[in-house]
Amino acid sequence: MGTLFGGRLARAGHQVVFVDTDPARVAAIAANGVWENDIPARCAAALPGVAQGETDLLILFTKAQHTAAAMVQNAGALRPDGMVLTLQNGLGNGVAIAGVVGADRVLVGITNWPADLLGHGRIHVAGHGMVKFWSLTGADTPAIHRVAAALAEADLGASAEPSVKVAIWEKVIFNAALNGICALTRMTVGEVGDFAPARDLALQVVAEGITIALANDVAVDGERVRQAVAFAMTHHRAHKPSMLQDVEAGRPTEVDAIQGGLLAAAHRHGMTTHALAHCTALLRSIDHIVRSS
Ligand SMILES: NC(=O)C1=CN([C@@H]2O[C@H](COP(=O)(O)OP(=O)(O)OC[C@H]3O[C@@H](n4cnc5c(N)ncnc54)[C@H](OP(=O)(O)O)[C@@H]3O)[C@@H](O)[C@H]2O)C=CC1
Ligand SMILES: CC(C)(CO)C(=O)C(=O)O
Repeated sequence: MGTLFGGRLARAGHQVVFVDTDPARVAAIAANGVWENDIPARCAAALPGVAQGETDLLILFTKAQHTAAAMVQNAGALRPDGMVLTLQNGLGNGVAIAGVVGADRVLVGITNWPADLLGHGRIHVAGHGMVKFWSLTGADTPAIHRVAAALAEADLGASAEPSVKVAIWEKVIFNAALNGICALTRMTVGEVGDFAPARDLALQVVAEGITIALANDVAVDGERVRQAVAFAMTHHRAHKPSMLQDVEAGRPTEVDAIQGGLLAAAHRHGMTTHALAHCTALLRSIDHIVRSS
C-alpha cells in the first residue's frame, strides 16, 4: 500500500521518501524506484529514523502490530505541524499513533485499493479503490482538506468524511470476513465469492460484525457492508487480501487488530459469536505456528 500511495503521490509531483525496516528493500527502491503494474515512479528511500523534521505528511502503512513501533521510530521525521495519516485495517491504529504524536495530529480512515506485493517496490493493483478519512478528534481542520486534495490529485479517489468512525467499523467487519476467509482457505476474493460454503461463512461473519458494531453504538449500515463484500467479489476477483499475503509469506497476520478487535468489542457487551470466534481461533493458531517456528 505504501508503494501504491507513495508512487502515485510522487508521480503527482510530491517529494516522497519511502521508509522501511528492510535494508534490501530500501536499497532496491532507491535504485529502481517503485512500480505499480508497469508504471514506474522515482523516489527516495530510507531506513526508519533517517529522515528528520521535514515531513508534512507521514502516511503509516505498516501492519497493525507494527504501528506503535513504527511511529516511535519515525515521529522525528515530522515537522512540528506535520500530520500522520493511517488508512490501515483493524481497530486501534489511530489511538496507538496518538499515543506518540498527540491526537490532534492524527488523520484516520480507510481504503479499499487492492494492492498485491510482487517484490521490492513492485505491486500489482487488481482494481479501482477509494479513500475516506477525517481527523481522529472529529474536528474539521485545514489539514484534512489539504491532504484530501493531494490524494485526489494523485488519483487515489479520496474524500474527507466526518463519519469516518462508521466507515472504519464497516471496513473492519468487511476485513474480518473476507481477509479472514481468504487467509484460512488461501482462496482469492473471487474464489470465495464463487464457492457457496466459503461465501456463506463470510456472510455469517459480516452478520455477527454488524450486531457487534450496533451493540457498541456504531451505526453501521449492514446493507452497505454486504454490498462492499459483493463488489469486492465481483471487481477485485484476483486480489489476495493482505492477510492472505501474510499467511503465504509466513508472516504474522493482523488477526488481533481485525478479528480480535471485533471479538473484544463483542466481549465488552457479553456477546457470544460463532463464525467470528471460530475464524479468530483458527487464524490465531496459524499465527502461533508462525511465531513459534
Ligand atoms: N494490501 C492491500 O490491498 C490493503 C492493505 N490494507 C492495510 O494497509 C496496511 C499495510 O498493508 P500492506 O501494504 O499490504 O502491508 P505490507 O506488509 O506489504 O507492508 C508493510 C511494510 O511495513 C514495513 N514495516 C514494518 N515495520 C516498520 C517500521 N517500524 N518502520 C517502517 N516500515 C515498517 C514492513 O516491512 P517487513 O515486511 O520487513 O516487516 C513492510 O514492508 C495494513 O493495515 C493492511 O491491512 C488496506 C487496504 C488494502
Ligand atoms: C483490498 C482489501 C479491501 C481486500 O480485502 C483489503 O483491505 C486488504 O487486502 O487488506
